[in-house]
Amino acid sequence: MTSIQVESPNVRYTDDFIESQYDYETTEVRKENGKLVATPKKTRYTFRVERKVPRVGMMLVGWGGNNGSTVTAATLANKLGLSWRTKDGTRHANYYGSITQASTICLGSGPDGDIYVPFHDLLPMVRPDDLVIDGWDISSENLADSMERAKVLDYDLQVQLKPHMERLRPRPSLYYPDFIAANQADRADNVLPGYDKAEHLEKIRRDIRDFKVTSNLDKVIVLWTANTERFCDVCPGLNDTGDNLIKSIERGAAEISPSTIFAVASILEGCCYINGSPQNTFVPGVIDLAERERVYIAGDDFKSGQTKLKSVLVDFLVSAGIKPTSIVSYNHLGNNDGRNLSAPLQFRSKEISKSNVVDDMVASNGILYGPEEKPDHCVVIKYVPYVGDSKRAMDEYTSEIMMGGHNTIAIHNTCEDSLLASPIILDLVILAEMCQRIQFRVREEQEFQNFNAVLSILSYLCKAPLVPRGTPLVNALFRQRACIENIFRACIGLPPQNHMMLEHKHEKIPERNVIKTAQSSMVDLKSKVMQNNGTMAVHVNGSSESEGEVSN
Ligand SMILES: NC(=O)c1ccc[n+]([C@@H]2O[C@H](COP(=O)([O-])OP(=O)(O)OC[C@H]3O[C@@H](n4cnc5c(N)ncnc54)[C@H](O)[C@@H]3O)[C@@H](O)[C@H]2O)c1
Ligand SMILES: O=P([O-])([O-])O[C@@H]1[C@@H](O)[C@H](O)[C@@H](O)[C@H](O)[C@@H]1O
Repeated sequence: MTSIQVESPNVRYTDDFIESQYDYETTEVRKENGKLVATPKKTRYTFRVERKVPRVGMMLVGWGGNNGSTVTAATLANKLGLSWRTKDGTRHANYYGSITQASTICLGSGPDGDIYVPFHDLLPMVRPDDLVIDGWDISSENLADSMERAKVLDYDLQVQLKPHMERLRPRPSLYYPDFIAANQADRADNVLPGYDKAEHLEKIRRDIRDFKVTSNLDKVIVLWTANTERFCDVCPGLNDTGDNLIKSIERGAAEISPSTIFAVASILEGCCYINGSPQNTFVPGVIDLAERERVYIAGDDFKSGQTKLKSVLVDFLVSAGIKPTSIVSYNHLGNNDGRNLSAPLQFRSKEISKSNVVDDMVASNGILYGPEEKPDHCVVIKYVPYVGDSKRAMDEYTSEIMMGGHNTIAIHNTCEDSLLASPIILDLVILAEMCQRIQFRVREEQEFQNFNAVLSILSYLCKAPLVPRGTPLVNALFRQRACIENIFRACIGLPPQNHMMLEHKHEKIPERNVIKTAQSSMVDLKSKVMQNNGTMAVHVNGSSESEGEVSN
């Protein structure tokens, strides 16, 4: 754990809060007489972060699935510090694939060069090992049997985890067959009786309250990692407002899906709700309810593999002035997710969320693309039982390059799908909970406010990010990551990373900016961190006029 102390007149630490005065600098552009007028703007924000890390419960809908059982197994294995034998040698539990647990950020730089710290040390975040996990599934299998059914984790690890997992059992859930593939019926032996949707809503609410009390939790976050549902109709009077949605549930309207009922139950219990699947859970009525109750919602559809790569590749090509003209994304997999997606309506939900990811990047370059012009974009998903959770993704990107040339990039990407999704589930919950402890006020406002109920800061983790009405939708992966990092940096009074490195571009580079060779500086740095037991003080002169002098 690297303890970071920011020394600045703009940052104040109390026992309960970190408070920072932050100048948010933007550029306002207006069109005037056929030209663009750009005006730099500076807006003073005051951020306040609660320092106490609460005891958090994570309730998974679809707990017995590949993702649900795998993320539970992974947190247990890390908590217990497990290692296991494989044919390739001994493996140790880790959280690779999680930006909060396995990525770093550049805190700043000094005589020894850039200093990188773990992402989770930027603000006081929940540790995944400390999450208390519960959930629901229409399948009654305990979590050890679910882990075995998933065929994701090595057998020697499963043997060690079995005694801990077999006592975990999913709560009975809602099963409305019309919303998921008919091939899921054979696992639906753990369902709430009848079709009284109002009673189902109340039962889910009771489950949440029960979990919170029996596990002595400060808060619960609910996350959907159950099967992909078909899209539901959005109709005036049905689900267009919070009140109409509640009334529709009370009268048992057929078009209200299980995922929407879970979302309503979570919101009414004051719990953040996250949608890891592509269906349109967040009908306008859910958003209206979340805004009214000031409860966070986030989604849709974990951005884990093929689409995550697409949101990097297309960003690279378009920002390099290269014109993608054809993108074909094929994949096959053999897990139960793939089985559910083999049904047309469920595939359609996934096809939509996988297809829209390029729109903002294409729209950003009017040199390459005309007003309505887009690359051909085809998404194919096939179910091949033999390969199980080991998803095979094959992509072909064809682009136009200079003077009539073409560039074709072909990619083959194989992975255990659930081992890509599990760290994303943890990041979604950890970052959503962190956002619940951040408030801010703008300029002279007296009252602190929350983020908007639609937590768009989590876009990095979603294929089809949900954003507040009328706000920009960003899919480019590194812009999304920088958004999280720079907002968290602002919370401790640090400027955003701008990568200018001007201090190293002077005609005469000042001696203090000369960085020792990488080799020696890394050795020094490690020894320095060891000497300080992992503690580094960061001294930042707060006034923007004074020269930024950083010393560790
Ligand atoms: N890499 C990934 O694995 C990845 C990436 C993005 C999105 N997703 C989405 O995450 C979801 C889960 O993926 P998975 O591989 O774990 O699938 P899975 O089929 O293994 O697990 C889904 C679980 O949900 C249960 N379920 C279905 N309807 C339910 C209901 N109404 N209430 C409670 N439980 C219910 C099923 O019994 C099953 O155990 C899918 O929607 C998938 O599209 C997965
Ligand atoms: O995240 P990603 O790799 O682009 O998309 C994946 C799909 O390719 C896969 O078929 C599906 O089963 C997963 O749920 C996931 O949505």
